[in-house]
Amino acid sequence: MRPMSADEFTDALRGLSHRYWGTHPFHHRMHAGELSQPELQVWAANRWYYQSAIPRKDAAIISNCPLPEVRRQWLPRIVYHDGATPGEGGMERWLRLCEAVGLSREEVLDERHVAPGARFAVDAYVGFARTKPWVEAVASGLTEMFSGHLMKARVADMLAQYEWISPDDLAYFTNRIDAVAGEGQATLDLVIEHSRTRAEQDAAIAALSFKCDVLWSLLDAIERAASKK
Ligand SMILES: O=C(O)c1cc(C(=O)O)c2c(n1)C(=O)C(=O)c1cc(C(=O)O)[nH]c1-2
Repeated sequence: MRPMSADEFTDALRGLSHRYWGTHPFHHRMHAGELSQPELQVWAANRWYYQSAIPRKDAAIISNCPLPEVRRQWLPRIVYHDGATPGEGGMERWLRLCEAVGLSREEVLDERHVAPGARFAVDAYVGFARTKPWVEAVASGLTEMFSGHLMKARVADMLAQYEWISPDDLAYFTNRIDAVAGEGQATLDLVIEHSRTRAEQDAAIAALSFKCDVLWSLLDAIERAASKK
């Protein structure tokens, strides 16, 4: 089969947006202000496990990629999450969000609240990046194309709905919104450039579909754990 044009390929990738976790019932409840503080704690502690896996996922992509220009482009993502020095970076901002919802650092870092399904989903994402061709692992991160809109809505809705949450508590998201605006397009360009055959393009679409399943399953596990609170 002939390869898709860049526009057709982009449309096929963007066409998966309906599978994105933005439409998950747990996110609907979060944005509508319907979650209790214990339910938000379950969400924050389990998403911590996702946040903490992202740099390991990105390191796996780098370790599988033979192209210096791609490795150079990808490296800042690890520093973004880990921070250039202790006490900085995305993971630190996520921990502050955890504290804002009433969790201690200790109970987040020892992962006592991480649900089995959440661990399974996140570990599958890291395993995918370790074992698949690097361009497919990069393509799996294209959920970020869909995340900017969702995170903007999350900040506005959470501030409107939960009066005990302050703008500072949501610094993780406000910072991330700016980061994904640039990263999303750069990632898409990279995937288009390095997926030339129809088989490679189809593999990239399948990778993004897989990632939608990872995020959906993560939130299913969170929803189930939260329902016991
Ligand atoms: O809050 C969200 O809805 C959301 C979604 C996603 C995503 O779509 O994968 C990421 C993030 N946040 C995020 O904060 C983040 O650092 C991140 C990294 C990645 C990735 O696959 O490399 N996705 C996401």
